[in-house]
Parts: sequence; structure tokens; C-alpha cells
Amino acid sequence: HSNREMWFQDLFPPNTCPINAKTKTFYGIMFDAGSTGTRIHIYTFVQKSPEILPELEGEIFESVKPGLSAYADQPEKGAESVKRLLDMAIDAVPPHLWKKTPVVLKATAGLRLLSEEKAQALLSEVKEVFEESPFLVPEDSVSIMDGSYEGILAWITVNFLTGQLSGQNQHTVGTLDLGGASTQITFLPRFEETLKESPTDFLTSFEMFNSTYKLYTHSYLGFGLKAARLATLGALNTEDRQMFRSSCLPKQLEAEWHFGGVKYRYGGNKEGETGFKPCYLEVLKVVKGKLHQPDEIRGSSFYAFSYYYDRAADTNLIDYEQGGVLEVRDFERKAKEVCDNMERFSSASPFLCMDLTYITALLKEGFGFRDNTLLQLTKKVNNIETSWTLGATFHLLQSLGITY
Ligand SMILES: Nc1nc2c(ncn2[C@@H]2O[C@H](COP(=O)(O)OP(=O)(O)O)[C@@H](O)[C@H]2O)c(=O)[nH]1
Ligand SMILES: [Ca+2]
Repeated sequence: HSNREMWFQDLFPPNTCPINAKTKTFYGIMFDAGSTGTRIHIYTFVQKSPEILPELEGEIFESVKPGLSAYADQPEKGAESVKRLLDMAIDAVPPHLWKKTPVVLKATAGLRLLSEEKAQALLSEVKEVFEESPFLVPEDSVSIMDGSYEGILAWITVNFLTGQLSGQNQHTVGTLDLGGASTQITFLPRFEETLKESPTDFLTSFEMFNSTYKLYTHSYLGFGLKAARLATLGALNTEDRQMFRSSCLPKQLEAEWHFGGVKYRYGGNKEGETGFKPCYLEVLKVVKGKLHQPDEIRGSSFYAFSYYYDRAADTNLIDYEQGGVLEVRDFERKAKEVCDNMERFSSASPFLCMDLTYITALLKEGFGFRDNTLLQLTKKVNNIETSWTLGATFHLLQSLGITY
């Protein structure tokens, strides 16, 4: 819509070009209501002309625990946790831009797993908090996000931040996100076979920055790290409140754990086996045959974040600040080390062995990656969080006509 302003562009040297004086600065506020926490991302963008992608100037990021789903029976308290984060945006965005700055919350797997009624109560309390704020509240500003968008938008984020969405010669990278309750895999298929052999609902066309991307993506609900703990313990979908035991936990352990508003009792195999081998067999039951395995990913490398990153950092496989490159087999090696020496790691989370073993099984037996598949573990690129929230903000600004 700004093409009319372009005629004079060639007449002026770039630094005196009037269009530069028209550089747009804008903000976007995106909430990630995840299963384990709620986070606010306040983005600042500048865009110098319609031909180039908006530049991301910075991000303000803050988070609170627990997630909204933990307030299933107290929706007002859940909304209060959102309000406290939103107050940060009042300070971060200049007052004259409040009315033009959209605020949106998207909930993921935690709310997907609640009853419709409880989820809606939470969402409408949050909507009220938004309506009372000075920001722009678009239609559908508070919702549960479809799982396929979660993967696509994270893919957009990572590929935007690594510069793969601008210019020619785009070498996009696939992404792996491991949340608390669900996990996503997304990549741009290069092989005709992948397009032919994938279930149709795993393939989605998505338009962004004037390009159309046909992506392979799927969100596996119940395969996030914390949901997988419950599945391994056999505690999913059961009303039974017994003690759940596993060979992946320290022998003498007996404890309680809260997830999604439910209390679970769990412990080690007092008399029976413990260690990597029996643990791997337990975890295998959770993943084996449950996931689609596209052939073409076996040899390619992926960006991995969220709990892949956290557990790799917890065990010094990568530096907590820098991230790093790993092979799938590094997770297996670390799982063996932890599971076969649980006393040595007892000061860490009692679930460390189970988590690392699950990650190993998910990658190898779930998705079908090779032992030597490379994983680029990343938390931030150029100081911006690798989260679907950036992709979602681009999508939002585009739909509101705020970006070109
Ligand atoms: N890199 C990155 N990781 C995040 C961000 N927000 C949450 N996470 C990670 O996401 C994981 C928790 O998943 P969560 O979003 O609560 O569960 P989900 O609803 O199943 O996706 C943890 O490993 C967090 O560290 C973020 O902004 N950047
Ligand atoms: Ca998440």
C-alpha cells in the first residue's frame, strides 16, 4: 500500500531519502500460555520499506510458573498471573503506541487437555484483563492454538532469525520443540516421497512474507516431556491414585508430583530393576509405533529447543548460555551415564534419567532419527527467544495490516 511513496526513492541518496523518515516502528505483544508456564514476549520492529522484511529490534521476555492450566478451578487467579505480566508492557511500549499495539494470548497443550468448560472459563477471564488494558485487542485475541500452527510458527521464527526467509538460496532448517504436554516436528520437505507418503494432515501450506511454504508439521499431544513421565509411570488416563513405580527412578524414592492440577504419587523400584536398560524398555512402550517417521529426516540436521535444550544444559552436554551441536547418540550416552549411576545424580531432578531416556527413545524410535543425526540446540538467536511466539506475532501484524 505504500507503492505511491516509492517513485522518488531513486532520486535521493539512501540517508536523505524521505522514505527513511517514514520508517515504521511498531510493537507486538504475544503471550505463550504453555502447559508449564505463562510467558510474555514484547517485540519491537522497524520496517524501512515494504520490499524488505521488518527488522526485529528487540524483545522483552518474562515468564511465570505455573501455567494457566494449573488454575483450572480458579480462573480469576489464572488471569491475574497474566495481568502481572501485561503490566510490564505498559512500561515497555510508549503511550502513544498503546492503541496500535495488539495483544494476543495463545494457549497450547495444557489447555488442550482441560475440559472445554474449564478452558473457556480461563480464556474469558484473560480476555477481560485484555479488554481493560490500553492495548489493541483483536478479534480472537485469546484462544487455544491449533497444534499444527505451533510447529509452523516456531519454524518461521527459527528460519527468520537465522536469515533463511530472506533473499535467494533459502536453506531452511527443520525444528523440534519438546514442551511439557506436547511435542512438534516441522520441516520443509525436499523429497517428492515425503509429500506422497505423509498423512495429508501432516502437510500444510503457509504464507508468510509473500512466500508460500509447504511444510511437514505435526504436534503430538501427550508426548511432551511431562506427559511422557505420566505415560511411562502408567498414570495417564487413570482415576487410580496408587503409587506409580518405575525403573527410571532412584530405588528408594517416594514422592508426590503435581501436573495439570492433579496430584500423583511415584517412586522407584524398591526391589526390582533400575538403570538404563529396563528404563529404555519402559519408555519404549510410550513411543514405539506411535509416531510417523518420514524417511527424509534421517540424514538431515534439526534445530531443537525447549526441553531438548534444558535437559542437554542440565547435564553439561551443552553450555547453558551458548547452546551447541549434538548428535542423537549424545543423549543416549548421557542417559546411560545418569540411569546407571542414579546416586551420583540424586541432587538433580529425580526424573533426570527418565527424561533423558525418553528424549533418546523419542528421537530414535519415535521420529526415526539416526544415531549421528545432528541437533543444533538453541535457546536464543541474536538474543531473541526461539519460540513460536515470534512467528505468531508476524502473522498477527500481517493480518492487521500493521506490517506491509
Ligand atoms: N527457547 C525457549 N524455550 C521456551 C520458551 N518458553 C518456554 N520454553 C520452554 O518450553 C518448555 C516448556 O513447555 P511448555 O510451553 O510449558 O509446554 P507445552 O504447552 O507442551 O508447549 C520448557 O523447556 C521451556 O524452557 C521461550 O521463549 N524460548
Ligand atoms: Ca511450548
